[in-house]
Amino acid sequence: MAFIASPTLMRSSISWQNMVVCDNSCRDKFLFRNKDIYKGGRNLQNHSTVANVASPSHVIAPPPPPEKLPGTTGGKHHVAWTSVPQERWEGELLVQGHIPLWLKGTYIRNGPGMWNIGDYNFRHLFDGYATLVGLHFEDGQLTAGHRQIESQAYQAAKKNQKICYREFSEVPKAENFLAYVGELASLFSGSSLTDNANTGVVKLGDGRVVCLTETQKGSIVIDPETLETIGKFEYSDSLGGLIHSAHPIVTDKEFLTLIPDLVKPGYLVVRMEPGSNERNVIGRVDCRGGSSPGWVHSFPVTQHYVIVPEMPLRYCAQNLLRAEPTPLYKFQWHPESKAFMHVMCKTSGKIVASVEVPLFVTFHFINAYEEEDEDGRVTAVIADCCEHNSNTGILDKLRLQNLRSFNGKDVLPDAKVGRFRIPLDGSPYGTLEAALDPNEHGRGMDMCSINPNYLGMKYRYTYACGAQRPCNFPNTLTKIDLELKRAKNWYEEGAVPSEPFFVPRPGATEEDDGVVISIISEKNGEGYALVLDGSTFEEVARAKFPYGLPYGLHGCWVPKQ
Ligand SMILES: CC(=O)/C=C/C=C(C)/C=C/C1=C(C)CCCC1(C)C
Ligand SMILES: CC(/C=C/C=O)=C\C=C\C=O
Ligand SMILES: [Fe+2]
Repeated sequence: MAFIASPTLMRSSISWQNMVVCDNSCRDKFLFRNKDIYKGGRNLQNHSTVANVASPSHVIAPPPPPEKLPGTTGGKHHVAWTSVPQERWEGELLVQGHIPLWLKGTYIRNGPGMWNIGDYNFRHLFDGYATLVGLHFEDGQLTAGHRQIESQAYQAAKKNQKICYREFSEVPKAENFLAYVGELASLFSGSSLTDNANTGVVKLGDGRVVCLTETQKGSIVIDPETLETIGKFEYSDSLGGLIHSAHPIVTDKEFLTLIPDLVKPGYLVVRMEPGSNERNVIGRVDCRGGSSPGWVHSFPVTQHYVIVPEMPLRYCAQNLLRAEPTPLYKFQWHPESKAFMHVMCKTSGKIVASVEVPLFVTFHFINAYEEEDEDGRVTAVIADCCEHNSNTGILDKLRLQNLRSFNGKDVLPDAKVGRFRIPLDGSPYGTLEAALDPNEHGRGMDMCSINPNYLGMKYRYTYACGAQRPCNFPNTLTKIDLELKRAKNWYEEGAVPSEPFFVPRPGATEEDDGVVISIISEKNGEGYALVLDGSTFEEVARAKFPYGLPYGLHGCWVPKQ
């Protein structure tokens, strides 16, 4: 075995003697695949293959590759769309290149990484049970781990070997009509909704780390060191509502989010202080179109305003009740209801602008800022998003069957950096245009990040996933210069990179002085953590995982004090 002597590696060599996970053939295969890169690790509580659960200090071998595991997809699909093979793992990775010494802390990525329960396979990317990946950086070294979030939904599914709560597209089977009536009642009370917090993760100003999704009950506190599930984040106010934006705006000073009102169509804009679990209402926006609010997966803010998007892809009461997924899941496209952008003053809750804008489809706003004239008067708000050319087809493209069946055909719909200009002079209309030629990033655009110190301010750079065509999913990392209207792209054949997450260098004065972290799932079933220089967008380091990880969505940075 090509292990280098180090305390971690000594533990690893013990691990092979204690291995209870797989037969010799897969062990040999694993050793062969990883001997140069992987340093060591702990397989903790393998849910599907380890009979005797390992105690956290007990070191056993990494799991077999996915094709050996029951309930996984037999290794036929790209590892990005293959359920994670075990519940927990942690270990040190061998770093190729140089991780900057200033990078001290933990990058945590959340996402739906387990798409089956027993033999039942989920249908949509967004249905999977939440899988966390942690990358601890210190002194140029990297320790990694992953772990499932122990939501009620996940625990119930494991226990009963079936889906027990309503996920994004999956609905538990009603055994009979009475059960169905009970289902309807429980939908209205929210008890049947999932708490599978599989979308994002944020560090609150008080240090608590919370995983989130679109349901309010899917707010789950985790330990950033161990990725352990600590418990539900209970909102202590009585604002009610069952859903909220999956992407609150979180800074050291506040937590801002939107709560859609499905009964009297509108949105509550709410704020929570660090150290508190109580949200307070800043104000309310009434919808201007349609009989239900538009989907608000995310929203942007400027220094003084909260921007509330009203997208014509609206929540749909009938679709919420359906047992089988509809083409647009819980939503419906209402072009006749038009699209609007509302601007609310953060302190007074007053609406300072509400304009009609061209139809749009977005999951993710990138940033927003206030535009000033020569005299320093604010004349407009600029809000940027990853815009899917007002085509809802992207939701269908994220079905697992589509993601798993890439055959060389270019099927990823075009997307752009959509730039809204919202005038503050009382004009009734705003504009929406591409901020740069979308060909710069291959006409793919999603999963964006910015330098967090530029939140709500005029900014120049965004990092995102773009496209090198043909493809069926964003397959590049792109650094976009919104001033020069140029993009620089990172690409490796067959790789599926996750959201490029920007971490600024402490003390930096340049906006792009920092690193970009992404996790790559490779065509050959393997995977690695990637660190790019934020300025040059060149690779500075990579570190291979013992096995490829599934795709994940959003991350956060927890600096080490
Ligand atoms: C992963 C991601 O980006 C989105 C996840 C969305 C979810 C889990 C949405 C769940 C919902 C329900 C279970 C019922 C109510 C509507 C809605 C919020 C879409
Ligand atoms: C992964 C994704 C869209 C990719 C399209 O190009 C959207 C994810 C949304 C949820 O966080
Ligand atoms: Fe998202």
